[in-house]
Amino acid sequence: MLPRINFTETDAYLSLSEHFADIAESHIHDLFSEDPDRFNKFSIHFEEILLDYSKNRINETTRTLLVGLANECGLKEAITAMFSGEKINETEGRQVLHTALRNQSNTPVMVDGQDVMPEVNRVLAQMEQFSNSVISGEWKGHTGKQITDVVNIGIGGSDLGPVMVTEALKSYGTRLKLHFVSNVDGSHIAETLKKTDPETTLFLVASKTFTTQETMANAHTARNWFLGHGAGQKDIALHFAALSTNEKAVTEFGIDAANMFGFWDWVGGRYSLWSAIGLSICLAIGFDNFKALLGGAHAADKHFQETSFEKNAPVILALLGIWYNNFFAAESHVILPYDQYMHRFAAYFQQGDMESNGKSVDRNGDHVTYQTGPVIWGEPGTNGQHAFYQLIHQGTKLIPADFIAPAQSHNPIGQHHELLMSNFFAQAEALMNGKTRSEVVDELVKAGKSAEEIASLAPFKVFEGNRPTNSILVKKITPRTLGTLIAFYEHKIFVQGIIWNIFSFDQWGVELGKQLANKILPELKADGPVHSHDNSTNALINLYKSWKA
Ligand SMILES: O=P(O)(O)OC[C@H]1O[C@@](O)(CO)[C@@H](O)[C@@H]1O
Repeated sequence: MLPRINFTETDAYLSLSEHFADIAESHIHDLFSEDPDRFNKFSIHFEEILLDYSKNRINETTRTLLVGLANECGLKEAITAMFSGEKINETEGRQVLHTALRNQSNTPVMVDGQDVMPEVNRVLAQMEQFSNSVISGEWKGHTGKQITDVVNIGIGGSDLGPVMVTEALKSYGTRLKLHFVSNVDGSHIAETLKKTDPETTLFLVASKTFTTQETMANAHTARNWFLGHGAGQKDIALHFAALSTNEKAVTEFGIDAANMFGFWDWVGGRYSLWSAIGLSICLAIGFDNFKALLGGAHAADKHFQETSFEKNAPVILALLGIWYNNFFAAESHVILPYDQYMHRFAAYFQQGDMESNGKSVDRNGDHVTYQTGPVIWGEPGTNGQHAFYQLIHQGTKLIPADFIAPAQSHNPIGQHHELLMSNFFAQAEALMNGKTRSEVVDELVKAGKSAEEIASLAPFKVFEGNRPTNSILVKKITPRTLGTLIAFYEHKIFVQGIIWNIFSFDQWGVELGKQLANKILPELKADGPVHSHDNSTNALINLYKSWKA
């Protein structure tokens, strides 16, 4: 069982609160002036990834106290509990073992007295054999043609991870064209089916539960489309596969059990890209690259388990997040990958982080008295600079930022990468240093502005700076480095949940909306006006019914 500790009642929290009063007045720029070795003290080098967290509003005392907080909250025991298969997902009575999916050391992982690694490896072998067969063209459709297109039908954790990884690793692409359908909005599947040929398309129905409304609606539409183009029921086996834990529902849908790639309840949906849900990744980049992705994550797992907290990348990222969330009252955290291929990285961690730590009841069942999970958002650089950086630089909100960039581009065209990287370095520097009023005045004087113009303009051109950032420099975004990066963020989320004394691996909050939608659905189909809701919902539904085609 996970510890039940209210972190605001720990000695470390008290010390941090007192320390906050001192450090909050410090400017990061001055912290650098005071210590020329600051970068070395506040950076972590792991394989081909550097985490530079020196541009944060911390000093060595801050770090010591934050690590002390982690220790007082039982983080070490919690890490051991997770990796050893304790049922730390207590409200669902499940283990949390997405780490077993990438356990390339093959050390036994016991679930209910049984080592799960043989099963994990069996499914991996099935994924390898299947993806090799489809990619090589050996696997043929019902008219004897090779598969050219793969459509992954899934949502949330059955979509976001595969999308993010296949986009981030597009440079490793196979000959197959990948499509992802997630939204129940008919436009999503309609636009995809326009682009695909039923004779050469393979559908992956990705759903842990195989009950999710959106996914089942899209899967049925795909099946009807397929059968409506000259294929028979028997041909489904050549064009549909299922990625799920629910074999009964899969076979009821009409997918052959031989075409099912299973996984287990101890894999959370938002942590499932490493499982059979990653079959679309195997088809997109090849099994060997999928294996390298797993290897990167496994290396991160070992780092997380074996490294002292002050040198532990996920732990440091987590503690910095708590420092801003719970002491500086920052409400969001922005992830800024300076890599267009990584354009879905922040979106992936919107689910990963907010569905894990968007909780307000602690592990005792009591309402928390402090802030928990932040809002996660972000866009690739440099595009964000032309959208929301005004607010990050000069707004009233403190928004801690993670800047991520590869030293090597997969597309070294002209000076594009140098232009991208110059912005990557400059933005973090600007957020830290800002621009003082005297610097602004000097610039305006040099620009020939009058004293009056300077007096009126200067206030708007001052940058406070002191805005914290982490810089994550990756030698190159490869399957291995991406795997490590994703796992670092997963473990960051875990650490924060442990310290906030919440359960990070259930998601009861997604149920109410679904329940109400299931009640409304028949009302939309029935004749006549509805009266069963509040007068806003009644009015909206009735206007919809009067307007709908
Ligand atoms: O994989 P499935 O069972 O279809 O669930 C899809 C998604 O739905 C949820 O919102 C849970 O209902 C996410 O947690 C999950 O990733």
